[in-house]
Amino acid sequence: MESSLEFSNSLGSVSSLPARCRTFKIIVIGDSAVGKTCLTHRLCAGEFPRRVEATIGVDFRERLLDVEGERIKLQMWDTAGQERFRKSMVQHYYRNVHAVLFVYDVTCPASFRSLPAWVEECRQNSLGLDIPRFLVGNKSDLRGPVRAEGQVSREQALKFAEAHGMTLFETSAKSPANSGPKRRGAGEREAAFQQDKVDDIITAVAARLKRLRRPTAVSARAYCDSFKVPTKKMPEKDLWSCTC
Ligand SMILES: Nc1nc2c(ncn2[C@@H]2O[C@H](COP(=O)(O)OP(=O)(O)OP(=O)(O)O)[C@@H](O)[C@H]2O)c(=O)[nH]1
Repeated sequence: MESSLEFSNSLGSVSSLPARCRTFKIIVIGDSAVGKTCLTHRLCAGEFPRRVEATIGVDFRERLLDVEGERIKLQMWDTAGQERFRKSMVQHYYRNVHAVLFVYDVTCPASFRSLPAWVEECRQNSLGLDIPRFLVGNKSDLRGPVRAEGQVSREQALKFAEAHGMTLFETSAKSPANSGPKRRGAGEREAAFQQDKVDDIITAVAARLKRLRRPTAVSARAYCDSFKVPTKKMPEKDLWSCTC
């Protein structure tokens, strides 16, 4: 008899998939308030959450995709950026990782300067350099000529990405799906930046993971059995904000 697995995450109840569906675990890391929760929500649920609170510990969301005829499941682990909410969890979420999304805020250079520390944390938790890494500069909707100073330029980010073998995306978890630069009217704020679509990230991650030959028969039950995922949130007022 085929067993049915159900567990809860921040998007509610998720039913199990047949065993042949490969599941990939992707961790999303970066400073607090760079938009990891909003981004994972947007990547998995297709929308910007109306209300967000600082993540405590770790939360996860999932997205099912068909990639060239294969059904794969991306399980995105949204980790807390604040040290006090993550330290006891670190070793758990670095287990069985298939890809990493490093997130910074393009309007917050401090969050970009923290990236080496996140890379180092990966190293300390034995994440091999063969694990695909993606660099995501979020909040590109806030980028503009007026505030060009004190922002992280695409050139800086590209340099970092190249040095660390990462694929770079600059995007906005907030801007609507169809708000690419080409669709902006003359009266609207002109895009002074190159913005990648949020879905481009999912497509790139999925395509890269699909090519992995390693068997990845990791089920959600395996994660839940070894580690109870806390979904508690803290009030929005306690969110850290960028101090740059
Ligand atoms: N303008 C804009 N705001 C965003 C974007 N993404 C997130 N935000 C805002 O940034 C704030 C922090 O977002 P979160 O997703 O909670 O950040 P986080 O990195 O998960 O924070 P921690 O849980 O503390 O690690 C919230 O007020 C969001 O509404 C974006 O693309 N554009």
